Amino acid sequence: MAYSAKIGPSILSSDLSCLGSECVRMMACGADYLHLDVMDGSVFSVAPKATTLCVADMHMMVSRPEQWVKPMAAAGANQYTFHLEATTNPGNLIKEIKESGMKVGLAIKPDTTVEELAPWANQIHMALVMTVEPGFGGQKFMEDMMPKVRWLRSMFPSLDIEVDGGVGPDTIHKCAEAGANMIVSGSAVIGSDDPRSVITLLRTAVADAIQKRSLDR
Ligand SMILES: O=C(CO)[C@H](O)[C@H](O)COP(=O)(O)O
Ligand SMILES: [Fe+2]
Repeated sequence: MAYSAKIGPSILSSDLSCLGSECVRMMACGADYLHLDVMDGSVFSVAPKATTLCVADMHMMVSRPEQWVKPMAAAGANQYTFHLEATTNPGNLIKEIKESGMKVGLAIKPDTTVEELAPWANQIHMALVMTVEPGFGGQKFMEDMMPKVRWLRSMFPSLDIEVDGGVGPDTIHKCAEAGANMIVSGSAVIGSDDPRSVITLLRTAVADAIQKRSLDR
């Protein structure tokens, strides 16, 4: 089993006026990577100091995601996650991202079926199943997205599968059981008095589910 439990705090929920130090704080609390949300109209620059210290997963909730590939690579991003709904040529964009030296993440919104993502699954590093409508942090987790995760895990046993939106201590077990291994958590981690403990709890839930799945095989 090639995948492992990874926890990526969503920096969208932090104080954006001190983005760099928030990134450093989350890494010091045990984050495996940082999930940086980028939206049309509120694109923020990746703090160079932070990206030298961490793995940066850029969640590009933008129209024409093609236009940001080179700038994000130059800013030090490690993974470029775009929305299937935002492009007419996913194959070309996947190629461009790889040529820029970044890993490829492919995201689907709640109304997009997982069958639409499937043709690209063998060309990408990670599939992101949105568990809220993209837009802002602090929304309610959509449990009805879990069949998508379960289906992807059964079809692509080695793929990194990420969930994003409303994930925290109350919802992690559903994500972990369904087969997600990359966990984005914004308000539950950043808003906690003890982010380290929340990160550890989330990682343990996912690691336990991975172990159980390997024993069941
Ligand atoms: O992509 C996002 C919103 O569109 C964010 O990553 C997400 O909302 C994380 O925040 P929270 O865990 O509070 O839901
Ligand atoms: Fe996100």
